[in-house]
Amino acid sequence: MPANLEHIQQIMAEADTLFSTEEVEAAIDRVAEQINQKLFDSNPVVFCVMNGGLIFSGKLLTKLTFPLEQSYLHASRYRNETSGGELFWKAKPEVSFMDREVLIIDDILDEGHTLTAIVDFCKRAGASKVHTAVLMDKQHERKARPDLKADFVGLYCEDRYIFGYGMDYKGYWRNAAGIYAVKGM
Ligand SMILES: O=P(O)(O)OC[C@H]1O[C@H](OP(=O)(O)OP(=O)(O)O)[C@H](O)[C@@H]1O
Ligand SMILES: Nc1nc2[nH]cnc2c(=O)[nH]1
Repeated sequence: MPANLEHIQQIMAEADTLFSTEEVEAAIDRVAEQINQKLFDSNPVVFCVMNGGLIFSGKLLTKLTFPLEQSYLHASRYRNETSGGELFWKAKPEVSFMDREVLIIDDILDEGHTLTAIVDFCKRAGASKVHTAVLMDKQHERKARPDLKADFVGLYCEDRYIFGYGMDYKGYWRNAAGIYAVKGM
């Protein structure tokens, strides 16, 4: 086995489980219920933020019971690293935002620079309202703004580097069916 994959296997073997599959699925159900109540008559465009938002978006979308359009965008400031840098657009949205309500779905609100930049972009592009949903909100004092919050939050986690349910460790383990924290990080 290549040395890199041994390291990736070791990360999983030594990781701490923060939330089980059942706990994450229950959180997704709760978020879906809240979104169904709030956005049922808003005809929104729902954007998955790739790559991390893929699994949360996919699971959440099947539980939304009202008409919506779905698309994706790809902005990253981590690029498979474990600490963030400048925001880099890999794919800008193709759907028109003009006078539309928008729901942005991402995996994690950490410092919040990514979500803030995406929300600003949507507003500048003419969205009438921008809603945000994240699976995880990481608890610490380093938010891009002190009052920064997503409108819909699945679970709150401690200030550690986490992976699973779309979130990666060096590009791996987005497929892990639970939320895990890297040992020592
Ligand atoms: O709140 P922040 O500190 O800005 O971090 C959160 C962002 O970081 C991750 O994306 P990443 O740039 O790693 O890209 P990925 O989705 O392809 O993993 C995650 O998916 C969020 O979009
Ligand atoms: N996978 C992953 N991506 C992140 N982006 C910002 N914080 C995190 C984190 O804890 N895990």
